[in-house]
Amino acid sequence: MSVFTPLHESDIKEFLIPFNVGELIRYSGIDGGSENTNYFVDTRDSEGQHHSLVLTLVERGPVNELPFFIELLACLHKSDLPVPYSIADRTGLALHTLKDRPALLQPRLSGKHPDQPTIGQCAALGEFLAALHKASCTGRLQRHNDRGPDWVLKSAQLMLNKQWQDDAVWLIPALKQLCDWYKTTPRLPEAIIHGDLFRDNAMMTEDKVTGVIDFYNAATGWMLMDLAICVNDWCVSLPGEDKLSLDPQRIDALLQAYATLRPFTEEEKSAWPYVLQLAALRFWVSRQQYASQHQNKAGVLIKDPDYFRQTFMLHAASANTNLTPHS
Ligand SMILES: Nc1ncnc2c1ncn2[C@@H]1O[C@H](COP(=O)(O)OP(=O)(O)OP(=O)(O)O)[C@@H](O)[C@H]1O
Ligand SMILES: N[C@@H](CCO)C(=O)O
Repeated sequence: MSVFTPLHESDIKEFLIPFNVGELIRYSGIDGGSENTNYFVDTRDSEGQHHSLVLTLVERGPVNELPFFIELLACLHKSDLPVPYSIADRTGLALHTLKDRPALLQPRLSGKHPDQPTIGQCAALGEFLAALHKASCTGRLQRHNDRGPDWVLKSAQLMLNKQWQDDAVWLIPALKQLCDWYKTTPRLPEAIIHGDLFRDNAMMTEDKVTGVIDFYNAATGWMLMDLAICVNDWCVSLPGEDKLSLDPQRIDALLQAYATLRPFTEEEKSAWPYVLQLAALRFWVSRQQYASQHQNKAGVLIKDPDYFRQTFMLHAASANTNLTPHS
């Protein structure tokens, strides 16, 4: 479900008045997505130009921090990255209100979510991530990462004491090993990271990234964490393969393409096996929390926590993985 606040034609027409996008031609609610209300909106201006747009009502999430996200996306757009920047109205205002909710108008990005990513698509993702991390805006914008390693390790410990007791035998030593590594205070280079770049937040046309959406987890963090999050979703076994496994070819393509633009430091190379674990644990925790909070609620898409339990177990078991990033 992704229309939490239904809109009528007259609501959208009125909303569009201050913008330079012309008249409404058609609109439709977007299926998929679980946080916000999204509508595709098509308009035509007085010169006959067609505009394909997305209207978002922000329903939950870090509403008070919208100015940060608007500024970040404006800056990434200036760096030529295909992101849903907020279109400003004739007075320069990007953040509007509709039905008592913050409302944003963005360009509709082309392409499809890559369900079964190819090696070429993983390489394109690597290039996109490097460009994102190197974009000049990430030097001046900062945001605290409330899903960073401290939160992950603390929350995992709480989960272990409650819902994850059945996993205690292997989980206790695995968490201890990870905590011991984290106590060495690894100094990994930081930037503004996306933090949630799963396949359903990317759009591609063949081997080209044509859009990356949903920046609401973007924050200051280890750049390596973005790579690990992507590896855990983009470079694993495809549907039909019953056992979870990593695909070294897709991982290699992603990491090599990234490192061509931003070579890894020596500390990043040795941290990689642990960051892969942290990235898996981060989503095991957040999916488990979401599943517990939304148990038996109709219309809520619960993503499977067990996928990340298995991913974490796989990484913990091969902590001396040879999937070291290339320089
Ligand atoms: N700017 C855009 N261009 C094209 N399609 C978009 C755009 N924004 C959103 N979409 C489509 O709408 C769907 C839902 O959007 P989104 O993922 O942002 O929903 P959400 O409810 O805010 O977040 P989520 O469920 O991922 O937490 C996306 O999967 C995508 O297909
Ligand atoms: N991408 C996340 C959900 C949104 O943060 C997940 O798959 O668990």
